[in-house]
Amino acid sequence: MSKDSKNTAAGLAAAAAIDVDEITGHRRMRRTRVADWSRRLVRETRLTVDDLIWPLFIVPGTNIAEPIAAMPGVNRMSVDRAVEAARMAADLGIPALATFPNVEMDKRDVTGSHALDPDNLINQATRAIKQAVPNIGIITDVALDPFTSHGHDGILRDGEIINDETVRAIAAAAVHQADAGADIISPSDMMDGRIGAIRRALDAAGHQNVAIMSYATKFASACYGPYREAIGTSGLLKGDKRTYYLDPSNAMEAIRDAGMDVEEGADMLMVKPGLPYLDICRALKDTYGLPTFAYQVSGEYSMIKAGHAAGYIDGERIMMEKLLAFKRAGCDGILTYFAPEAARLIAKGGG
Ligand SMILES: NCc1[nH]cc(CCC(=O)O)c1CC(=O)O
Repeated sequence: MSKDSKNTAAGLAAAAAIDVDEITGHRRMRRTRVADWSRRLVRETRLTVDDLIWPLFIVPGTNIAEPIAAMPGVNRMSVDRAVEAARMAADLGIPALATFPNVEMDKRDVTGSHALDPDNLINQATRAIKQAVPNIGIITDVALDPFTSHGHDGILRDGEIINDETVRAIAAAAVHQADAGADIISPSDMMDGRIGAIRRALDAAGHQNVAIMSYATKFASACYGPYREAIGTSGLLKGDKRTYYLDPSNAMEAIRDAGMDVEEGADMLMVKPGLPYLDICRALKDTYGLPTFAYQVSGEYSMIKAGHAAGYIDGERIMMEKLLAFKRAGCDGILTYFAPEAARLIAKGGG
């Protein structure tokens, strides 16, 4: 018998004689997993309809619901159709909507001045939805990118995004959005000082009860592509947003950046994109204890849809698993294009 086979024989004898209780000390993790009832009993995290925020894309016109090629199942809707969608969302129990406009190209300019029009598309949508469906929360994005001719979130001069001028424009746009009835203002531009500026402007306008959900940590990500198609900025954008969005490499910087937003008066924090940044979700929740949200962005949505359509994955189960992961990572809710689909599944007892 060679030495190797002698060792093998000893290993096999040891394997046959193993006393697992001696290893685990009679502790068995599987005891609570034995049945559905016991798994339910020890479940730590649950996804409920209260966790869902539904982003809507608004276009000018009436009776329009046009598919977005890069986001199967998602439509751009005219205000009247968005009102119907809001009613459906409220009936499903979804607490809030987040609105994003796709405005006509001739309304876009270098400074994004149409963002400051009290009657622009986003403000029209807010008024109409508030009037028809008063009990659903409305979260408005105040970045300039839907209104700029270059697709950047700020005022662009000599190839540079001008921080302070952008902050003043965003604060003014936020006042108009609150006047129109927005409940939560959500700046997604990552300029420095914008939270404090928006808070001051809102308070001066008598909007003390309008909250701010900061896109506190928004990363320069490749996951936003389908969204840019949805709001019509993909063909406009030159260069990238790395001079103002966070570097995906930096977690400590993200925590410091969110800290400034907390000091400046943010009521809620958001992490964007979602799943690749669960570490940031957990860090912000543990560090600041504020209501914390994740934005499962367009690219994350479309990847699941595409994988499902190709037959590679079970899209529905993956949707629920990923939404649950945000809760486990400490999030209080998720902005997700899946909101109605997930709400229906939860209502049926699925998930
Ligand atoms: N203010 C920009 C903005 N607002 C919402 C998204 C992305 C949302 C998504 O991908 O679902 C972005 C990112 C961008 O275009 O750079």
